[in-house]
Amino acid sequence: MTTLTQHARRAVRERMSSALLAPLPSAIDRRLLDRVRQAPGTPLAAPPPDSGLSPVPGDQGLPGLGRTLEYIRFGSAFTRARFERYGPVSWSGFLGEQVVQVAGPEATHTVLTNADKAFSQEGWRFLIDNFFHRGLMLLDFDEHRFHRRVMQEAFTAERLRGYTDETVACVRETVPTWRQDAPIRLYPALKSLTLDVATRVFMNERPGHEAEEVNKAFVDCVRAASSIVKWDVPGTRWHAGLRGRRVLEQYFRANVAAKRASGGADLFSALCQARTPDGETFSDDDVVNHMIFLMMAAHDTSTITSSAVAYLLGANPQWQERARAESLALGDTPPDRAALESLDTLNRVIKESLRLVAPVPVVMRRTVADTAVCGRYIPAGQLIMVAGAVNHFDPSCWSEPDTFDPDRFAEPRREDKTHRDAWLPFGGGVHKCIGMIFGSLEVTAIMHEMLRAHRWSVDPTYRPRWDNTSLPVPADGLPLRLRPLH
Ligand code: HEM
Repeated sequence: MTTLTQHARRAVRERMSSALLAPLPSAIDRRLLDRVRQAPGTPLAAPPPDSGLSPVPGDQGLPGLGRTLEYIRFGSAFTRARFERYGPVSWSGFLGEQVVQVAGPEATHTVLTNADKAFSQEGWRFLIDNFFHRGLMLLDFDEHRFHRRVMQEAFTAERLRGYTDETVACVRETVPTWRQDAPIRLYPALKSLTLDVATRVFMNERPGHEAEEVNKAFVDCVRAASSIVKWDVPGTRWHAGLRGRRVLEQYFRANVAAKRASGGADLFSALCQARTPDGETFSDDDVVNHMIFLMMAAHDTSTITSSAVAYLLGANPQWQERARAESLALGDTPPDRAALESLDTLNRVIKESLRLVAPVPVVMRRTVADTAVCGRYIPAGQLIMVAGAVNHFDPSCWSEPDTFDPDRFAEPRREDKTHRDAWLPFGGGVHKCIGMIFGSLEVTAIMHEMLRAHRWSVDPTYRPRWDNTSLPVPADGLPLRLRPLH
């Protein structure tokens, strides 16, 4: 019965998502985006007299919903269209509020460096605090600095070596077993793999009843965080997410004492043992909150990146062969961090993929004081969306920005160095991703094993459609046909 209900709910959800993302002739999509480019602009808030500042231009879109549906359908194509229409700072209706979009290298730099401390993480708390309460990304200013300093102790070179070895072992057990006799949906396969990696590397758990319970609770939290219906009513995603959060809290709290005593090499133990040179440590509550957030931060982002890299290698077989040659040349020894980082072609492909399909295309803030960006006045209390992925297509930084061209990251071209904020997949400023190195190593390890075990291609006419309801995921699960190497 439960399974039937679950199937029915999933079908409704998938149908809603399919309705919003239904493939339409490209001329219609172009026309929908042109409507964004041609919207009549109105000012957001009047700047103080004599300030020399201009108001933020923009438009509401639909009453209430604003431009939420266009964002879900078009993602970065939508934020780029806003940038073309209004420039680096603009506003629109979004999830029942007005949001100011900040895009382009200069404007994103102002917000991310946050010199006047006007931008807080309240923009994230507004969206996900119920499920990821007091995760590092949701903390602000002095408190954030303290927690970041302690957490850094769980990401030292020595710690990363242990996480990488475990990741490689887990990936090597799974990737070669993917079937080659029928098409597979790669995205769910990768999601299950990165969840296994997180369970093993972060908690040193092996598959079993408890690991399954934790994984389910965690998936419920992630789903709930992108739920449009925010009512705690049985049967809703929100309700399941709140239950999931309680299960995760109980699990981590029940294990924290044993982890403190264990001296283990997993991330959970590392957070328990973390101590700065000044003797600062995490409380049990801190460890619980950070673990729940870290699982989310690490899991979805790596899955999306691996999916996008697999698609791009499938669509560009010459690059797949080039990357494979380097992977095969490494031999059968499980690669360590240095070996993974020596795979030049694959690493460039991953960087190019992070540019074209940024897994975190926007980061959220809220102003805590009146401020200005690029001469536009923004009042206190304003929700802000920093659309870093727009920078990834800025023609002043990148040649032919819509073309897949991994060598743009090679010397002497290094187009990513044309501006400090040209390439922002991991964000910038004090909240820049703390898992950047581990996340990159995990994706490299997955793709390395895929290249060693399988050859794949995608139909030349196939274009993945990305569902931007939360982070961008392939709406059709990314169907692929894996074949043997020989
Ligand atoms: C390809 C993989 C990843 C991408 C693209 C990515 C992207 C990002 C971005 C854009 C931010 C900045 C958020 C902001 O400014 O508000 C961020 C923050 C963060 N990420 Fe990642 N991430 C990835 C993997 C990981 C992994 C593997 C971990 C943990 C093991 C992780 C942990 C975090 C944490 C804790 C923060 C908050 C940092 C802070 O506020 O100081 N991420 N990530």
